Amino acid sequence: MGMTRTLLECSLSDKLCVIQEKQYEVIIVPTFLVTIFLILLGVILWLFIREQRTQQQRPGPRDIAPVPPSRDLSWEAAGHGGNVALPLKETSVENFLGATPALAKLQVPREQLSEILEQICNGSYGPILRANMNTGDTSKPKSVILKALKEPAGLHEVQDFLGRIQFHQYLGKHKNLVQLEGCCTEQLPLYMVLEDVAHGDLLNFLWTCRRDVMTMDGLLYDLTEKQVYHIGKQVLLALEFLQDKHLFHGDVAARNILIQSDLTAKLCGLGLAYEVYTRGAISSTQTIPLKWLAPERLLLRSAGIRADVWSFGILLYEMVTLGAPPYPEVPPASILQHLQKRKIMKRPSSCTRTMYGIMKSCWCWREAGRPSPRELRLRLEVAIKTADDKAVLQVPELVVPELYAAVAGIRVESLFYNYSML
Ligand SMILES: Nc1ncnc2c1ncn2[C@@H]1O[C@H](COP(=O)(O)OP(=O)(O)OP(=O)(O)O)[C@@H](O)[C@H]1O
Repeated sequence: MGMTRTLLECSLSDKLCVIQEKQYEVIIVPTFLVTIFLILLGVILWLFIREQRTQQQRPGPRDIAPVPPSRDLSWEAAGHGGNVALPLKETSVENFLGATPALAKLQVPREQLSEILEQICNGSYGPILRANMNTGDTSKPKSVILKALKEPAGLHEVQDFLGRIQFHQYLGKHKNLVQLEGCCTEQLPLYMVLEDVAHGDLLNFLWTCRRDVMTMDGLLYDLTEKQVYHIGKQVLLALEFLQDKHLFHGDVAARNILIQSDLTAKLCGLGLAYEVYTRGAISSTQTIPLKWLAPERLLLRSAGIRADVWSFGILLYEMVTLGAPPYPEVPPASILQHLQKRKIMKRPSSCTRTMYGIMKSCWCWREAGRPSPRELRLRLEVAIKTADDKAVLQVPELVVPELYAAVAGIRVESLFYNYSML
């Protein structure tokens, strides 16, 4: 022990002297340890803050849904594709448009978009239009879909719109997702150019199957159990693709599936998947019809791909009933209370027990109790082998879209229907 002793004020005649002992270790060692501890703490804190910052700035996807759906981060804080988040005040829309080199390769010269053929509907960002695009061969213009950004648009809306185009680019190609063809974003008006899935959405297809229509433009308006599985399987492939990218769709429903004449199904309405991509969660449920949502979404808890699996069960119900609104006897606003009583939809008369078994597995209250998209697809692949390919599904009652919208809890304007015009 390093101890020093000091004799304090003693004379030779003193019998008793005060000796001061200095134990340096008692002072130095703890001080040293505390200093080391503080330095280590500082380093750990610094590393933690640095990691947080890099996570916020990373442009790619993050693990889904760690935050509740109501959490709302600012667009800039979320990184949002990395290179398009500019401070609002420092730039005008025009300057900003010139500063998005990430989209340069996707630009379609405006003069190639020869004529607007029709407005399909009003999408979440603005009008959705069908147009002809010149491909070089003037005798064969190609029909495309233009999603336009409504004007006037603020910088935030422009940023968001460009971010969505980049998101499509990031997703890349998948047979069962609507394909991005390009964009026109170097000046206003802004367009996202998508492949045209000409037969429109599955809900309209299902409604038309109720009618006496046989075929239209090569599409046969008859649906068998086997075809229900066939369409379902394609939707699940699209969900698996999103899941591989740590995303989920958020609004799986017949109205968000487009159909080609060979019954190829393509998932559209990727607006919420984009929110998951940028924010890690869906920020609100206000515009999403409640009857398709899993309990955790209705309870505003964090959600993931298994919430899509719940909605997939509702989609099977939609297909097998040829587009009936889910839970017809339950008002949309009461759906949560209904589910909290552990009530699910009864088996529709047109639905086999096998298919109802699959639906019920999707409607397990606990997320972990539901199958993954892949497990579900494998079940569908087994079921398809013995499914009926002859009996055509039939529902005699025709749909009144306004009534449907009220029962389903959907804004009627958001339903694109050419159904009533047939
Ligand atoms: N590529 C397409 N081909 C044919 N019709 C399409 C296409 N894309 C969209 N539509 C039509 O427009 C409707 C709305 O599309 P979609 O849900 O993708 O747009 P949105 O309202 O902008 O949604 P989101 O913000 O979720 O992307 C579809 O139901 C469909 O009728």
